[in-house]
Amino acid sequence: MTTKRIAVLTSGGDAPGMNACIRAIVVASEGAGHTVIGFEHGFHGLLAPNWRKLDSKKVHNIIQRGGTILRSARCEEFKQDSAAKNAAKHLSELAIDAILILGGDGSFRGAKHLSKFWDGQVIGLPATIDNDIYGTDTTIGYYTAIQTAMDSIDKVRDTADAFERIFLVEVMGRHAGFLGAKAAISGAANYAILPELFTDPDETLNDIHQQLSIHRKRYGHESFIIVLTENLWPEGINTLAEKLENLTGGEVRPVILGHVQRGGSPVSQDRILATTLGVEAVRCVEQGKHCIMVGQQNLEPAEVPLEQTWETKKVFSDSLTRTMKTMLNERHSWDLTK
Ligand SMILES: Nc1ncnc2c1ncn2[C@@H]1O[C@H](COP(=O)(O)OP(=O)(O)O)[C@@H](O)[C@H]1O
Ligand SMILES: O=P(O)(O)OC[C@H]1O[C@](O)(COP(=O)(O)O)[C@@H](O)[C@@H]1O
Repeated sequence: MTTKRIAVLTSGGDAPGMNACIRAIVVASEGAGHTVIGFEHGFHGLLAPNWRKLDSKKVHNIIQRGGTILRSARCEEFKQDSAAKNAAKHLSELAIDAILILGGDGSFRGAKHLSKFWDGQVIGLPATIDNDIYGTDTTIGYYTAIQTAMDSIDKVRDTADAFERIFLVEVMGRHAGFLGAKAAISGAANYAILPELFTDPDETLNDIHQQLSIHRKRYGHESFIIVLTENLWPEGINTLAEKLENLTGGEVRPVILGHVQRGGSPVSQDRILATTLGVEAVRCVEQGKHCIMVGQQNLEPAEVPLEQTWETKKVFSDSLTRTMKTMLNERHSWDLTK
């Protein structure tokens, strides 16, 4: 087997497990005699260029660390042809055979853009807390973010119970509700306002009010927790809190979890996913694969054409929708007064 020069970079929102993936790429490559070069600060690193050689000593003891040792960035400039051409020139000068790009769908668009001007192999690895990438069941970082959001909901519940308040907990996800759904299920929230289930603000308010009334009749005047995906409520979480206070006559407190959800040591599922995908990506390089994402479907590695990852919208599975409705949003339709 001919040995290759493999580049790696992390782009877009950092995700817990990116380091575990970099480690796996380096270890798998080194074992097969390949050379690994890490570019820093996402696509900016290809433009500068800003790179360093990686070997197993440099990725020792990083599996447990959040963030990314290669740093990450959003690089608006990379959308221009001139930038991608410049990156291609640098990759050719460094005699790179393949580049592995860890990031979300935006980074994959960047990867595809690069492939128009460079004839090396371009491979994406899904890493985002949002889990909004088509073609992979989960993404690196998703499980850790769920865990963080769930832990936060557990903590919020203590005050919510003590003060008999309604709490609104805003989670990340950009425009997708995967993180919100799993945080709400695992945190046993009472209601979830997610893009995939959202119809209209008035209908949602009435729905919450109805459910709250039934909940209080059954359990007394206790806590009620609502999970909300960011960027969804038309005038933001504070307006929603005010509207709910007016409607229910009770105290409502908004909590925005924010970037806390992106940090922290990756949980085991993210470390294992990241390690598996890193090894698989190196195998794909050896097989000459090009313009694909290496993801996971039904617990097996899956290769998906890069464009498909953003052209096809990832949707809730039927079972996730059923679970959300049954356990949270449609409980008011039961006769809980008996
Ligand atoms: N259409 C595009 N063409 C070229 N590069 C892109 C394109 N879309 C996104 N990128 C690059 O990918 C980076 C990360 O994308 P972004 O959507 O911010 O995060 P993520 O990859 O996590 O979804 C952008 O800052 C930009 O450098
Ligand atoms: O850190 P920034 O640039 O404010 O971006 C926030 C966004 O990044 C995320 O945390 C992660 O999104 P990406 O992985 O797609 O970059 C989103 O959930 C959130 O909307």
